[in-house]
Amino acid sequence: MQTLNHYPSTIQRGIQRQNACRATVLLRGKHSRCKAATTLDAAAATASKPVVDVSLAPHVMVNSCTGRMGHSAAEAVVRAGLTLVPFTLTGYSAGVAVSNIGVAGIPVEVVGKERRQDIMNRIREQHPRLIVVDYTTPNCVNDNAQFYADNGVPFVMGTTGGDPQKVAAAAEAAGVYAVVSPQMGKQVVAFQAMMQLMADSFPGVFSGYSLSVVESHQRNKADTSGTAKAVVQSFNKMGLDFKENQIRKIRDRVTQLEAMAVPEDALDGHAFHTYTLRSPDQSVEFVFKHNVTGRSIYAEGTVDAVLFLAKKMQEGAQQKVYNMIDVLREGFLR
Ligand SMILES: NC(=O)C1=CN([C@@H]2O[C@H](COP(=O)(O)OP(=O)(O)OC[C@H]3O[C@@H](n4cnc5c(N)ncnc54)[C@H](OP(=O)(O)O)[C@@H]3O)[C@@H](O)[C@H]2O)C=CC1
Ligand SMILES: O=C(O)C1=N[C@H](C(=O)O)C[C@H](O)C1
Repeated sequence: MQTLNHYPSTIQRGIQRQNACRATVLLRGKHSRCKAATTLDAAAATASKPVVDVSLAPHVMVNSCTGRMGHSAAEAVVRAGLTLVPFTLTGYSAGVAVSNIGVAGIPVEVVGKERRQDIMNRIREQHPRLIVVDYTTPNCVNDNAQFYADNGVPFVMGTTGGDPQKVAAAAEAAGVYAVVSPQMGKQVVAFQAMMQLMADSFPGVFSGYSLSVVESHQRNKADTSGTAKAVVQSFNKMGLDFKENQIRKIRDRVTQLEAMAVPEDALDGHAFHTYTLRSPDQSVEFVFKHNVTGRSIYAEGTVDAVLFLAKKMQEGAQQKVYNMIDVLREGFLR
């Protein structure tokens, strides 16, 4: 019999999580089922904001539940009382990956690329109100976006890296509804929007200033922070001349603990960003900072994005592709 060590590390994490999830379900017993069934109604009743018709609630496929962010987002989907489609894509081929992973006690079948079209055909038949959420890797983000677009499936793209313009263009060309955003944490998105507003209102206001951008993330984050890249675009409109490759990327544990003050238990999941602006004579300094530990802020924002898309689909909105600032502006904040 194969031991856990024979599986790739992300699959091992998934199996471990599956066991943890089972334990949670056993502990919660009846209450967890009640909560799942009623959360959406409760959200609709308490919120004074637009909420989708519950009878038309979307069914959500999350790719990939084997990853850290995908798993967290899938759990948030279940917590919100939405239907989680019991399939998830993986970068591995059949025979290497385990066949199932658990999300909040729901068995989710892991699907390699060779089967993805067959499974997608089945899912579309069984879940006509399908919305896909993607948290995968920079090297497959464009291929995945094209796959969803080719299948006419609306999607929320949280994956960073790759070419985000092409992601949006794929959805646009296929006429598929999509939210594309490197940042799903609503409060961080509000900060991002504030920087955009400042740039639009006061272009060139920081001319002559210098900028330093430092971002720290868990060791195996492959790309430079997509959020930092987006914020840098606003600073450049404010008069700076800062290149993406000047963003300082911290991935080593010692610097994270000692220089960035990342809590030890957040080394595997954190996003610390600091933007420092200094006047030419060094007499003025601005520091903007957003430090996040864990992933719940993004997972909950993802559900907001899903509900927002569902609403746009119900309305038959003309605009197809959105970002998280659009979601915030329409008040989709549960
Ligand atoms: N927008 C936002 O707010 C946020 C965005 N992110 C972004 O989300 C992405 C994922 O981050 P994170 O979860 O930490 O990374 P992980 O490495 O934990 O997960 C990535 C997952 O992608 C899967 N994967 C790889 N290739 C494919 C493929 N071809 N098809 C389907 N799945 C595939 C891998 O599964 P397997 O190993 O089985 O192949 C892996 O489990 C990153 O780009 C990150 O920047 C993260 C947090 C917030
Ligand atoms: O990989 C992450 O963790 C994160 N990725 C996003 C990014 O690249 O900006 C958002 C957040 O920083 C967490």
